[in-house]
Amino acid sequence: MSSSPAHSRTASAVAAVERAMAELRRGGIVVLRDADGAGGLVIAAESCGPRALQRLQGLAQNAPVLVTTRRRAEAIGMEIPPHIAGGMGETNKPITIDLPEGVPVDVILRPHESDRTGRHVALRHLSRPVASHAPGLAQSAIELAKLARLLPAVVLGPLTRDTGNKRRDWAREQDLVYVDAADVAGYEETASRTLQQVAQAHVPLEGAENARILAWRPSDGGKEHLAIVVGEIDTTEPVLIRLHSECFTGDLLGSLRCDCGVQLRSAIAEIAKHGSGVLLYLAQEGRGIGLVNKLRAYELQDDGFDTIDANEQLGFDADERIYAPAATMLSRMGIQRVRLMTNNPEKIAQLERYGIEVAARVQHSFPSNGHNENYLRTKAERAGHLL
Ligand SMILES: Nc1nc2c(ncn2[C@@H]2O[C@H](COP(=O)(O)OP(=O)(O)OP(=O)(O)O)[C@@H](O)[C@H]2O)c(=O)[nH]1
Ligand SMILES: [Zn+2]
Repeated sequence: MSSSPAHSRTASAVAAVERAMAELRRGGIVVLRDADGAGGLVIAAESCGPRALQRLQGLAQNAPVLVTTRRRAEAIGMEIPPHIAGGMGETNKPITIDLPEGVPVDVILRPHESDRTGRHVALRHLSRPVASHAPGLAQSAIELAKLARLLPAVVLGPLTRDTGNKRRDWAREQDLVYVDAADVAGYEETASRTLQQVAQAHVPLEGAENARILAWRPSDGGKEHLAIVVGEIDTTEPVLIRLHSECFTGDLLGSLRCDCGVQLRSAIAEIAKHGSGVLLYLAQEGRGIGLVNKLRAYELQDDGFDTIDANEQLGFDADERIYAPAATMLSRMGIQRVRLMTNNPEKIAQLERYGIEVAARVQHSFPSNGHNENYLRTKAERAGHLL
């Protein structure tokens, strides 16, 4: 299977993005190239040290800029001129900002620190949003940072246009990781298309002793997801399903800030009571922003922001989750029609978009535990949850 050209091309695209994510996380430089041949050198703002920045400045052919999302730029008090503000539907487009001299980039976009120490104020006075010469590249750099579960803020050093594969060869000579913007854009869906079941074990659970855990992994070794299958699945009927997004704090520690722990255990109990069904345990911690960023969002919530505004203050969308992996796993298990336990209309819409029929929605809400009233209220009032 892995010898077919189409399959190996897909796998290598995913692998290239994985390498680029790792490089950004360790504070290294990534060479990014878009479909028009525009190139750029990228460092993640939050992991950018002076040495990498200096090297980027030496290699870039134009002055480096900071790129963040519009929401982050606004959160740090930037005023965005109308000609670069973007129209409707571009509420969180990338914004390019002058790289100010003498301000350390590694701290400049760390929200909680800078909010408290006034570093934003420095940035606001020293810098301003400018029109981007390569908006596709800026967009792609932000996507890459998000995939790496880093804050959506990068330093981008523009390279001149090139033709063909020259840029890739140059990156290799410089010992830099290279990635195509098209591979970044297609990463989530490509990775989900290559998901394969790699393990299956009988794991008796409290209240659901006839449970099996199936592990799924993309062909290049990317993000793994789990399917917890209870009982014998009858695919001639809509199957009772729960899509559960990983929540370390709620699932494992029993955190009362959210409702994940009770939702997880009750879903398994409900499925067991029904006789059969599947809980997909999806590796999309913190509504897809990662555990570290979720903890940063909690810090902002302690300062008075709600769960949606906190995400947006950090520069993310309110919810960054993609349910393509969920749809793939269901299809591979032969499940095309489901009864979905959820209050979240977006889960229904996305599953249907990816070809799974949602025959019914099953309410899956629980009373507040005394700590999560605001969280539940925000989900109902602002995230459109059917609570
Ligand atoms: N960013 C962020 N993520 C959170 C917060 N609280 C919980 N989460 C994450 O939200 C996800 C839980 O969502 P789910 O319960 O799967 O889904 P939902 O959108 O509430 O929809 P339901 O199916 O109705 O439960 C997990 O990934 C949690 O880690 C928060 O304050 N900020
Ligand atoms: Zn949670």
